[in-house]
Amino acid sequence: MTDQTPDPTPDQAAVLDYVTGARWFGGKGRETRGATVRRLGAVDTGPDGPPVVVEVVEVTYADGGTEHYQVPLALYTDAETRLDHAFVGWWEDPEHGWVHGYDAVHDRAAMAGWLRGFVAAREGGPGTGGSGEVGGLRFERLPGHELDPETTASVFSGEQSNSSVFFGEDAILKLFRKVTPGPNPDIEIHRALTAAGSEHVAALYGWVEAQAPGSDDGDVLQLGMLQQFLRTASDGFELALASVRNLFAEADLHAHEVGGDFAAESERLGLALREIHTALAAALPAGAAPLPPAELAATMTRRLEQVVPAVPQLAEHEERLRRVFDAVAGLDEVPVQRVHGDLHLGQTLRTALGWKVVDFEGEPAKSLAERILPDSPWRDVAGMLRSFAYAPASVLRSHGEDPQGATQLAFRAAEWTHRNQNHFLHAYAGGELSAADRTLLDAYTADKAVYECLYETRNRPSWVTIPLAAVAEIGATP
Ligand SMILES: Nc1ncnc2c1ncn2[C@@H]1O[C@H](COP(=O)(O)OP(=O)(O)O)[C@@H](O)[C@H]1O
Ligand SMILES: O=P(O)(O)O[C@H]1O[C@H](CO)[C@@H](O[C@H]2O[C@H](CO)[C@@H](O)[C@H](O)[C@H]2O)[C@H](O)[C@H]1O
Repeated sequence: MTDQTPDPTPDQAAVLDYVTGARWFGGKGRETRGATVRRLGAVDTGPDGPPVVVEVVEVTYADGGTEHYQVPLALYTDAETRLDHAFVGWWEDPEHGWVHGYDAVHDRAAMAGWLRGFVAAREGGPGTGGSGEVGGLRFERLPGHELDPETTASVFSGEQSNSSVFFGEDAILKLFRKVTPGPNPDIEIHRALTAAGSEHVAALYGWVEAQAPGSDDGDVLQLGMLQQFLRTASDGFELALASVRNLFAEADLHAHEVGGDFAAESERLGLALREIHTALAAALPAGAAPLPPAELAATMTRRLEQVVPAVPQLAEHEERLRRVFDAVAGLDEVPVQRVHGDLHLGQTLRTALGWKVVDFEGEPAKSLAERILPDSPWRDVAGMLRSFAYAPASVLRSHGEDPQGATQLAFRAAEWTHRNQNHFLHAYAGGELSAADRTLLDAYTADKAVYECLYETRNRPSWVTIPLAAVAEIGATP
């Protein structure tokens, strides 16, 4: 095929199957009614690449709601067996009849088109930024970094909420899957922190966007974000797991006595988060009044009430959780600013130059409007505290042990958790917490555990014992 912009009629049922079966599908647990596929644009892959189109799939739910997912497709007349795992469905092409549609993210020849788009989006010589329109997509590029046009694309194999592709060791492109008109917070925050010179994020290089289908008032869908590839990065959650395994291998030693002690890293993470929050408050002034505490308490309670029917094991803990949220209502105002919103160890990367934080999109299940709302920085702190509990709990799982068990291993897991939580928190706060801050932090931690109960039930049901164990302890002791 040579035509770069075919206009095929997609096989809607097959697309719905593909989208709902993907790890990045956010509507798990909701009954779907159907899918409508709309064309956003086409990507120019050059003379040797396949035709590539970018579709947005509107998923309709039985509850009346809709969501939109980005599905870029590489179209081939003949079957490409190397892409069998990424087959989405048949597309009818006016010129070639029925062709095979594959998720383009898995096809390096297709992804080369995005790199071409960014490379071309330059106004002047090396290091300049600019923008370029190709096939209905707009590529925006910030000045500073000169992209390497010779790199090849490879897909990130981790199970994620979006899809990431590396261009050699030069840049990483994250294609957002669930898309909503309006500014994407990951791009907005990376842009602000890059401009502020933050040492704790990967620099933003550019983004790609398109006009939202059916919108004539200029609504834009931000589709992807190009940023610095952190070559020396190790995943924070993996590093924490290694530290826990190291502790478990030394039966007679305490956490502070083993070589793999993580406390110094937890401390650095606390300092990094404090710097990120300070930079965010300055770069993106929230312009919002402090949150009325009663409203915050009500929001947390409402989430609990929504989660209990989906996670019935939570019901026995409901009263205690409500009390933790009610305590917030008695506070004075709650200062807010832009925050990460879904921080955990898996969103931190340890590089040779220190800790970096990724993925500023907020909780994947929330609407865009909710995800960009200013919030208390304690939400991010709470996310990290929960993660310091998750790491040993998941190692216990792999030993076949219950996170709530009373074994020696479970005792040592708790010791690891408390040690790292304390070092992180102390570094973040720079001292003791006031009673009001402690009340808020406890509530955010409980709220995060409730969220995790739902997240695990929908995505990794056998992991739900981890947040349930946490919930069982919250508010249980004075
Ligand atoms: N700039 C980067 N350099 C290297 N690896 C990265 C970079 N950004 C993210 N990653 C890796 O890709 C993974 C997915 O990124 P993330 O932004 O969390 O995507 P998602 O929204 O799909 O969860 C991260 O856990 C990390 O391992
Ligand atoms: O990284 P995402 O934005 O996709 O975040 C979602 O998935 C996370 C799991 O990958 C989930 O995090 C939970 O599990 C982690 C271990 O795998 C643990 O470190 C976190 O503390 C725990 O919350 C996250 O909640 C979810 O939004």
